[in-house]
Formats: sequence, C-alpha cells, structure tokens
Amino acid sequence: MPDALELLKTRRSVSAFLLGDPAPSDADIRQMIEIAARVPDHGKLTPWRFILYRREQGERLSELLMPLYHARFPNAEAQRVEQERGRFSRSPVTIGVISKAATHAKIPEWEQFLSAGASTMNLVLAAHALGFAAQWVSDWCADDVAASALLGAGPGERFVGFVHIGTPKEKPLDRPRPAVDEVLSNWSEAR
Ligand SMILES: Cc1cc2nc3c(=O)[nH]c(=O)nc-3n(C[C@H](O)[C@H](O)[C@H](O)COP(=O)(O)O)c2cc1C
Repeated sequence: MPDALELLKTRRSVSAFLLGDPAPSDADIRQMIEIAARVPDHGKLTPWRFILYRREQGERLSELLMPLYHARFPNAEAQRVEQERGRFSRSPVTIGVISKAATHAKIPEWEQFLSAGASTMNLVLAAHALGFAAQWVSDWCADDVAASALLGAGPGERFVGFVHIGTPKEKPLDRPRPAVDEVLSNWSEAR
C-alpha cells in the first residue's frame, strides 16, 4: 500500500473510457464505501448515500435512459449518442453519490452538500488507495430529475455525481496543478 502522502499527491482522474478490468471486488467496494462514509458531517446527519451500478446493468440502464437523452438532446451527433448508450458500461463499476440535503433547523443545506462532496472525494481517494482509478462525473443525468429517479434518487434527493471505478487501461497522464503560491495567500488587512 502506498504511503499516505504519496497517495494524496499522486491521485489523478482517469477517464471512464480508459477504466477496465480487474474490477473492484465486493470487499473492495464495501471498503470504499466505509471510507466514503467517514467524512466531516455537521450535525451528524449522514446527508448522503450511495448506489452501486455494475457494468452488467449498463445495457438495461441505457434502455431506460436513452429515451430521456433523446428527448433532451434531439440534435445530438451520432457519435455522442453512441457514447451515451455506454454510459454505465464504460467502467466495471460506477457508484452514484446522492445528496440527501434538506432544510434543517441548524445545519444549512449548503453544508450538507459539502459533506456529500467530501464523501465523493473520499470515495475517489479510496479507489486510488486500493490500486484502482476513478473519475467523478456529473453530466446530464445528475441534474435531470427523471434520469435521477430512474437511477435511484428519491424525492428531494439529487446526485452529486457518479464515480466510475476500474483499472486504468493505460498509464494516465497528469495535468498541470496550481502552484501553492497561486492559491495560498497570507491574510493581510491592507488590500
Ligand atoms: C462535481 C464535479 C463534477 C464533474 N463532472 C464531470 C463530468 O461530467 N465530466 C468530466 O469529464 N469531468 C467531470 N468532472 C471533473 C473530473 O472529475 C476530474 O476532476 C477532471 O477530469 C480533472 O482530473 P483530476 O481529478 O485528475 O484533476 C467533475 C468534477 C467535479 C468536482
């Protein structure tokens, strides 16, 4: 297992199109969820939950989702439509992260969304720690109410994203990262 700092410094997303077998085992998936559920959560509300989609279910999901896709994007190019058909067959597994954020007497909804984001990030990191790669994708399904319902979101819930997980088919390239001095400043009263 890589050293924790090394792990955090080397994580990068890998496109779902480049994620293949081996797939995470059931035990791996349970471990990832355990880690995804260990995040800051103001009020201990557990304002998130997860749904697992296996590649074998991709075809059925496609049958259900494609009519919605066509209705929403009637002019989509053929290549894009073809890609869309394979949305849930791209990677061995996909885990949908659902925010259950709701009005609360003390905890702003915004903070509940942030906790779901932290949970998604932990999921991505857990995949990396177990030797897999992941991509956090939102795209149209995440903000389409009908698609979200088909994918398992209940009333008032919404997807924070879908995390595709698998083994990279090729060594992933990194992208430039912001330099520390670009994003860190010391507070000063003078502006
Ligand atoms: C909330 C959220 C939604 C995202 N949705 C998409 C998406 O729909 N499609 C996509 O290609 N990347 C999406 N990304 C970006 C990728 O997850 C990833 O961050 C990006 O490819 C850069 O790679 P990196 O994680 O190695 O920096 C999303 C990221 C976040 C935080």
